[in-house]
Amino acid sequence: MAGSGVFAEIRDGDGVFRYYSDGEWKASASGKSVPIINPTTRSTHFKVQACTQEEVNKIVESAKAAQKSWAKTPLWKRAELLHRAAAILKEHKAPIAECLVKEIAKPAKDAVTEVVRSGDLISYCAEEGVRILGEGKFLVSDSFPGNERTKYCLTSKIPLGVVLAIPPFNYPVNLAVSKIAPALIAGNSIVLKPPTQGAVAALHMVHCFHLAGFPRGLISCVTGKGSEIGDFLTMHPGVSCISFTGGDTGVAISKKAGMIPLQMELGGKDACIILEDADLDLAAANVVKGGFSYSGQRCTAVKVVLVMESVADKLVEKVNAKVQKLTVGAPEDDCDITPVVTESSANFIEGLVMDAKQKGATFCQEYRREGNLIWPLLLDHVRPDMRIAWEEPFGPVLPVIRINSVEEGIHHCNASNFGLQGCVFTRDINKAILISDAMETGTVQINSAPARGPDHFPFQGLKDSGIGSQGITNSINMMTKIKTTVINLPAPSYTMG
Ligand SMILES: NC(=O)C1=CN([C@@H]2O[C@H](COP(=O)(O)OP(=O)(O)OC[C@H]3O[C@@H](n4cnc5c(N)ncnc54)[C@H](OP(=O)(O)O)[C@@H]3O)[C@@H](O)[C@H]2O)C=CC1
Ligand SMILES: O=C(O)[C@H](O)COP(=O)(O)O
Repeated sequence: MAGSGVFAEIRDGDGVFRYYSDGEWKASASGKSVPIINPTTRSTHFKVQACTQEEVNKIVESAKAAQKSWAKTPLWKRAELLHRAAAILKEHKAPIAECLVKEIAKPAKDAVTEVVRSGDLISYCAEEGVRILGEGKFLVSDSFPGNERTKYCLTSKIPLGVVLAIPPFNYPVNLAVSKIAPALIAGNSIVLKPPTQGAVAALHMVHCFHLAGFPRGLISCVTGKGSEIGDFLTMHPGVSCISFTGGDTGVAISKKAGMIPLQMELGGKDACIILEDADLDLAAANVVKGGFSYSGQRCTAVKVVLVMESVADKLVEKVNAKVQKLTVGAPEDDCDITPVVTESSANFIEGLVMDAKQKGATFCQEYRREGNLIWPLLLDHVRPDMRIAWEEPFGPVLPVIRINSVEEGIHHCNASNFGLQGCVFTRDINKAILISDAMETGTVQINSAPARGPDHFPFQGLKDSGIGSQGITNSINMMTKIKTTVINLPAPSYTMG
């Protein structure tokens, strides 16, 4: 059960979850807590500490100190500790998954999958880090015009310092470890600010790192509302890098942060382009999986279907048949569609739906909502003057726009201010490649729905969808800088054959 057994020490006597600083679980001097509302019951399920700015200062100070000795810890030892944390995390998947069910209404099986996937991510990262950080470069000077071979240049990758990790509510464990593990293997320390919805799952995950025996201060976890402590954290002079995943907040952070590396994975409006020659059963299955898994609350969810008019009726019919089979209800019952994360989120989704209704979209199902629970809805005949054609609902409602040419589909996709992923369904690989090249998105999937995983694939957004690239290898590289040492020889020296 959450907060019990090996996790008992992360909770105080009043049942409020502690924050993690300098290797210890602590109550905030603020005496205040932040409630975590269960999206299903809409009542407070957990509470976390509302940390103060002074507590943030202390955490950053100890993170700076711990990083100095961690950078001198052999790579293989860093990897060993990460492997240990991964094993502990997987061993305790049940209570952590339970938190995901209660805090973010993630369906029970998906919640377990998120924890297991996170353990695998940590282990892969440890292995990848040992390989790529164990290699540097050796250059000689005479390849550049005008030089003799009098200089040997050695390059290696060194840590940045303190990495601030801010994940979103929808993958509070996986998108936290996707920042923590690369930062640590590369010799950085970590300050984690988990999303409020999902904070308790994240605290349990952090405790697995604690149990693995990482040095004091190297990893800390500060809780509180992003709107209250977020700016203080992201503008903190002790922070050397920010890895953020979330919505528009990321755009604001990138404008306020200092001259430090930023990794930003933001929103998306992933388009699914379906051509006349597509396998419509495959396309329909992916539209449903891509559009409705975790009730559409994935940055990589299919968020607009752009289907050729000539096959649109057939496609819509196939999608509707599958939508009808989706189960709707509580995450504990492992339903496909569960309540969306907050009431304000449900209200926002409803606003998009009502706008589309007023402007004449065809509702393939009746619109139905109870509390935060919204039944899956396909909206056909959506036109570009409707908000849902452009905005990201982050919920189980999916617009279909009928197109008369491939160019029209590409144009709609590229007119978006987002550019995360997209997908195209066709049996013609040549057309697929041309369309993929023309789509202004970080990734295009051919004949499958958009997805971030597997977690070692590069993952990036163009335009307002982000800065930099994620994926295990790219994150490790992003969380390092290059250090060069040049050996100057008194006379040219050439290696003889
Ligand atoms: N491209 C990608 O990889 C992904 C993108 N997303 C996007 O994220 C959004 C949904 O996630 P959501 O969690 O609601 O996103 P938010 O941007 O609202 O929040 C993300 C994180 O930022 C924190 N935060 C809030 N305000 C600040 C601030 N001023 N300074 C620093 N941190 C702050 C939040 O904390 P708190 O919860 O306490 O407010 C949370 O931890 C969608 O737009 C979605 O597309 C989601 C997942 C993946
Ligand atoms: O937050 C998200 O939506 C994730 O980055 C998506 O991950 P997935 O595509 O692997 O579900």
